[in-house]
Amino acid sequence: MSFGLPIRQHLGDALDKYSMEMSNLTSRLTVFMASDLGVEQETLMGTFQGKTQSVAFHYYPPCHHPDKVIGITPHHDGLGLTLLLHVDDTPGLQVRKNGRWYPLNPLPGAFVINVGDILQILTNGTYKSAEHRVLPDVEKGRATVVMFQNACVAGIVKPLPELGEATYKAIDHVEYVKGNFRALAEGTRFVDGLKIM
Ligand SMILES: O=C(O)CCC(=O)C(=O)O
Ligand SMILES: [Fe+2]
Repeated sequence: MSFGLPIRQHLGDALDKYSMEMSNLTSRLTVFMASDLGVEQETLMGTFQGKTQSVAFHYYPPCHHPDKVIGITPHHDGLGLTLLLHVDDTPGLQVRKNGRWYPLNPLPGAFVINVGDILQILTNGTYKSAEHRVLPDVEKGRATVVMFQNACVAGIVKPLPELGEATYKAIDHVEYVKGNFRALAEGTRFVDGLKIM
């Protein structure tokens, strides 16, 4: 693809349609999550509805020295939910659990759904945002399309009151996003500073 024109003009309607489908998928997922958490569907759905989305198109070229490079450094996603589509069957995504890295191999037609730090806060820590990274493949390139769904309660990032005594401080959404980017650049986690001890 040539990048002479803004990407918006290349993708046009396809991007609008994809964005709408990802919002619909998010709403459908929140129905299951609300039932699991024991909160009203509308309450959780409302935290995502009408909020911003951002999309990333990643390409990781093949690399013959995988021990010397990293595709994406270990991080937690900072927003609400992440919907990740594998464009090919090249592996590379890994998730950390109990100090060990586990591969998340692509399944045809399946999305990888990641809980972001905001959803961790909204659910008062019931759902945990998982640390993940990408390692390059020796033989094949790898492409992914990643949609980040934002969420908040009336402009505030805070635990849903239905979920008991808050274990995170409330913060204005704009301040959250700024602080989260700053922390990411510094290699720290903004959400840790919001935890009520
Ligand atoms: O491309 C991937 O598999 C992961 C991308 C990712 O973690 C991100 O964009 O936050
Ligand atoms: Fe990520």
